[in-house]
Amino acid sequence: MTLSLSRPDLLKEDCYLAGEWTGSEQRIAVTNPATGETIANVPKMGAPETKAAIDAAEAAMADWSRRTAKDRAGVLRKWADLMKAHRDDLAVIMTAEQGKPLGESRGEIDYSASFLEWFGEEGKRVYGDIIPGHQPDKRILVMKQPVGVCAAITPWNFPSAMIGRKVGPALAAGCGMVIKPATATPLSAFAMCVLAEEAGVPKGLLSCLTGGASDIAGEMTSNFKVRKLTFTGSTEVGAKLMAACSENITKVSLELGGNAPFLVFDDADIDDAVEGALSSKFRNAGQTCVCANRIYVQAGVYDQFLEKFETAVRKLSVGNGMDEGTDIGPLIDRDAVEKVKEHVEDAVSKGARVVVGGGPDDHGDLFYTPTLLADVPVEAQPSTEETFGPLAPVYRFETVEEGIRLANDTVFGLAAYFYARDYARVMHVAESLEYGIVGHNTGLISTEVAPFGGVKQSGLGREGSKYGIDDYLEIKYLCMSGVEARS
Ligand SMILES: NC(=O)C1=CN([C@@H]2O[C@H](COP(=O)(O)OP(=O)(O)OC[C@H]3O[C@@H](n4cnc5c(N)ncnc54)[C@H](OP(=O)(O)O)[C@@H]3O)[C@@H](O)[C@H]2O)C=CC1
Ligand SMILES: O=C(O)CCCC(=O)O
Repeated sequence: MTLSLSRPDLLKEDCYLAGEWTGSEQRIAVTNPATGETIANVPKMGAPETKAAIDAAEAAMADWSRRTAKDRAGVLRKWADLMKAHRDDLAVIMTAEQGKPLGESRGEIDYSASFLEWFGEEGKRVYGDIIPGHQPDKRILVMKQPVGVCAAITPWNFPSAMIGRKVGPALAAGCGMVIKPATATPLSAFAMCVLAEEAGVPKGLLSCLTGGASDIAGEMTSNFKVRKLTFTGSTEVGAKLMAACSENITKVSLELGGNAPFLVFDDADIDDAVEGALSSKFRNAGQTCVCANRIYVQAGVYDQFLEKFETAVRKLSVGNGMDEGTDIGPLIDRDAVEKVKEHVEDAVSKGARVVVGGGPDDHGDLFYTPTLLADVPVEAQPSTEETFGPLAPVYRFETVEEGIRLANDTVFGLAAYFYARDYARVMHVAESLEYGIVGHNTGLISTEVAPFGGVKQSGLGREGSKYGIDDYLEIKYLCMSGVEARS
């Protein structure tokens, strides 16, 4: 399959290893989920190449970490600018391998670039402290230093932004990084590396390797030179990586599964709530960890919300993400389609009513019709498990306390949303939700300026914002003795 690109060299089929584009005999096909066509064949690398990349990152860090923060920020800014300048090509590559509509891909490129720019600037504000000494001749100086070589394992649902969000703070802090992108979507990652090189990221500081997940991750977690692992993906894999990192006490940041509740209270503006539910639920065909997974509507506005939401869901257009006007592209693979089917069947078998959709879509094997289920019972599967697809299950609840209890009744705690206008209720609900991210009267909460991350089994650490660089820094204190008393 040929993609129409102004810069065809952005489509790479080799890995970026220690500053060189490197292939391998064994290859893995990358396919377009909308059509099944092969777009590229990428290398199958493993532990030896990962080790080489880690060594190169360590070597390159020696100089990079000594450069001024302003200097590093200049490189990150140039990289961000290049991404924006090549937004259209990068978006075509992303839609081809991931399936999301082109408009969403363009938005993701800007989102990804925003982390490079933001963290370049944050790097300039990595301040220390001077603490009054505990004895008259002592002073305590606190300094922050790069944590060391970092490793990143990223998912297929945001092939570029999850890299920007991790590599931005790592490089800004003075670290080097080795990335393993999802096997389904490595081409966006490679394209970012082409532009990183052009922006002046030194050879070796950054590598990006495709291949066997456990081989690459095995080296990342067992190599003592790696001092930090950052992962976005399923809770199951995150737990395994955390266990593996315990060997070397390697620091971990984990951004894992969610099961976001979306609450609509009696005092909500229903038109706003419908708009919010639509954008939160159906972004990337429902394949984000912050997508509304369970929609709870209070009895007094239930019928009104459902009627308006039905009208909105019916208008969603399914198709190839490359086509203008597409709202919902394909799902990533067969398993993803099966999971949506299973959740729909389970809910319906327990008494839910199909209002819109309810089955596969005829655009192709990996398409599923946007589906709205009403009167979903709490025993249904989406109550406890992330669907990761275009299924909107609507539940009814009676009291505010019941709504909060249902929302918190999960092992996950990434994002939650609620619509209400009463001031006292707003604060009460916001404070009661056990989530790292809460959207009030909005279904869109993603921005580089806010701390993104979850509680409970949704993960550890925060990405983005002024807090996001902390995970890439170590704190050291210097205890100075023999300081003369002031005269
Ligand atoms: N928090 C989030 O943003 C995401 C959540 N999910 C959730 O996870 C479910 C499953 O999606 P899936 O793609 O399988 O997610 P995974 O957690 O399997 O994949 C995420 C990343 O982890 C890698 N990986 C997979 N297995 C291992 C392993 N044993 N050791 C180290 N790395 C590994 C993958 O590599 P490779 O691609 O080579 O397998 C990929 O780079 C989704 O339905 C969704 O519920 C999924 C993606 C993102
Ligand atoms: O884990 C995800 O699904 C990616 C985060 C999306 C976002 O930042 O909005």
